[in-house]
Amino acid sequence: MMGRLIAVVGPSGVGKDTLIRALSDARPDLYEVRRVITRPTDETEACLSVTSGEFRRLQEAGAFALSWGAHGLSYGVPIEAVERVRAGQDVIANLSRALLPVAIGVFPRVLILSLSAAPEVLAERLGARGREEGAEITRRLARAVPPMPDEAEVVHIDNGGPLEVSLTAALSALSQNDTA
Ligand SMILES: Nc1ncnc2c1ncn2[C@@H]1O[C@H](COP(=O)(O)OP(=O)(O)OP(=O)(O)O)[C@@H](O)[C@H]1O
Ligand SMILES: O=P(O)(O)OC[C@H]1O[C@H](OP(=O)(O)O)[C@H](O)[C@@H]1O
Repeated sequence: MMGRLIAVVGPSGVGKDTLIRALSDARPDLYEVRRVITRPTDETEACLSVTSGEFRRLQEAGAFALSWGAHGLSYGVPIEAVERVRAGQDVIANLSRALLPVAIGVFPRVLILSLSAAPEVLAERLGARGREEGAEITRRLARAVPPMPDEAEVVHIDNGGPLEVSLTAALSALSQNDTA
């Protein structure tokens, strides 16, 4: 059977990377996508950091299943992710909400985990994380939210509380949708 793209989406600071890490620990069978990003490496995400020129060359060479721009950065999901899904593996990735309609066209099966938390919780988490400064945090919080596409299964998870609660909800969503 086909695997699935588990697309983890939601506003900046909601905890997408944190939940992905917890899910990967709980489900070692999941393949965690290593995104290619034009941002210097930092400890918040195990991405592959590249220059804008390198990103363009990879894109032109067809290295990405998905690529998009946000927050002045370029992001790519390596083509390997589609190959794994076709081979039957579930792969999990942090995606832009704006990209979901494209992702549904590229991947044969998509399950969306849509995370939310109150604006003041997001602001506090982004401040505490310390990766961006104040003006960039304000820009991230003001980002417009496109509606969820109708064509894929969407599971809403409130990550405003303890991570363990969200992890339990996400694990349950993953196993419930497994045979859909
Ligand atoms: N349930 C939670 N409770 C408390 N803190 C959390 C929770 N989930 C995530 N955090 C913290 O919030 C901060 C933001 O989390 P994370 O980097 O995973 O968010 P993100 O959605 O991937 O953000 P971005 O889109 O900006 O990359 C981190 O410092 C993380 O430790
Ligand atoms: O607001 P939307 O379009 O949903 O998300 C845009 C981008 O924001 C986050 O970027 P980062 O991980 O903070 O660099 C997401 O990973 C996504 O790539």
